[in-house]
Amino acid sequence: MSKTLWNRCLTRLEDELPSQQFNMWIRPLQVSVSADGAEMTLFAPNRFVVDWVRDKYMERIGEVMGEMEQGPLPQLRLEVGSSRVTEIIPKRQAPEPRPTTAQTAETRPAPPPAPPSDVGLAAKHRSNLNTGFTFPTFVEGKSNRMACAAAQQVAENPASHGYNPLLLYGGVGLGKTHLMHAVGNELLRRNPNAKVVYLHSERFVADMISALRNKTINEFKRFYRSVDALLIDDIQFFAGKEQSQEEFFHTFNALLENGQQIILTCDKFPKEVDGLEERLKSRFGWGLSQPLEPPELETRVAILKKKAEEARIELPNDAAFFIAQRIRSNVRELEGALRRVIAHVRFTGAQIDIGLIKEALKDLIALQARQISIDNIQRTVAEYYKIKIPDLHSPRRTRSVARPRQVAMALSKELTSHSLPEIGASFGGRDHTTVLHACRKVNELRETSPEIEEDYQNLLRTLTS
Ligand SMILES: Nc1ncnc2c1ncn2[C@@H]1O[C@H](COP(=O)(O)OP(=O)(O)OP(=O)(O)O)[C@@H](O)[C@H]1O
Repeated sequence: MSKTLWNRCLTRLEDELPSQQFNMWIRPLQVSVSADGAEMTLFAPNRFVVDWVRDKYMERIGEVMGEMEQGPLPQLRLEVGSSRVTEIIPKRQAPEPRPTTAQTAETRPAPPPAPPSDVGLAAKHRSNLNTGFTFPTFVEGKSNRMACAAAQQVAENPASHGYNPLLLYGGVGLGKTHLMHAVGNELLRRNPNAKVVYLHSERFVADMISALRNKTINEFKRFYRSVDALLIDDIQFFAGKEQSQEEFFHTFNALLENGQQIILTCDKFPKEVDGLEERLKSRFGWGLSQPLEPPELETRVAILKKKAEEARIELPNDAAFFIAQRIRSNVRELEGALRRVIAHVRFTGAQIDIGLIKEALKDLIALQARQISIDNIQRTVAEYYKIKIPDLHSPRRTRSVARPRQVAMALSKELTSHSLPEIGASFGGRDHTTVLHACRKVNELRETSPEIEEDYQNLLRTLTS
């Protein structure tokens, strides 16, 4: 009886919650009910999910149960583990019916393959994971927390319902490949015999073409369908390559049907990739899609500190902040900047300080300074808030201009190397304490008001991309 109650509760939660949230946190819960029906335990795959569900959803789950059940409610518990009676939660209204094995020979589970003889490329790529890309070396922050949690879930419970495929998407150099390898490495750590195959989508295409040419396409198919986890990077490169998409489509279906894990990365949300077939786009959405955003300042600092530690270099906090404030677009560039600083240290034998960093990164900093001026910030902010540039210089204190002015000052402090008095002077001759106050106020508001935080992030993105 209580299990039916849980199913009804799930249906309601699926209606209420954004599907990503439902798939990520609620769908994986398994239920077990005590013999007398007095106790219901929800099992989550790990501690992280327990904490998250307890914080964000437990109260609502209790309310929904109360609304659904007239009689006494079972005592609800939440813990890490797995119920012996696992509930398979039916996914409602899958975007397209999955093909059955009867529909096409392509989707039929392949017999265990002999090691491919001349599927040379594929064979060479077996488990070619970068062993440095692990969870411990990945720095978590607001911008990647959900993606990282999803990746951890997959590593702990591969091919579980709702997480297959796992799709990580976002701009260049934000850690998609790193996270994907981290899952692969963790799968292998837990099961050294697992067959984890990573490859770039262009490699898949090249392997397929060569298999067609060498008439080894059947081995090719068998090989890819025999893996425990298939990790394919940058699927946007499938765009416009119809035959590869066709082959990938069948591989994809076969793996999903057999309960093998698929992890994909893409430089944007796949629905936005031109030249990708609709049926593929729709299948990519069957599991869990998580975005990676550019890291915010604190995460950039933490990444720099971690990379410096890995290189056994002492990077003082002020130096890390100095770099992170200037290199904002992505982690790869951040790493590049740090590498230059480290090379400079090794070359000169000097200690790392702001002076050394300025010297090591002088062309990068000059480039930034040219691109982002206070004028540019004022123009962008005025346009964003639909006010006039002179309003930013004027003494007017009405909220509609005072807030954008404070935001523009804070951005000027963060993005340029102008001093507080210089910034004040550019905003109608204001005092440096006014600028300081504006920066503090904006920082405070970014913590408390999601709206201001969103405005700030939008402006940062416009100014730095
Ligand atoms: N959060 C992070 N913590 C530690 N290192 C990171 C993080 N994010 C990215 N990196 C590092 O930044 C570099 C670029 O990351 P990665 O190759 O995963 O980016 P990507 O999103 O796959 O980019 P692309 O689309 O260009 O392939 C890697 O060296 C990776 O280790």
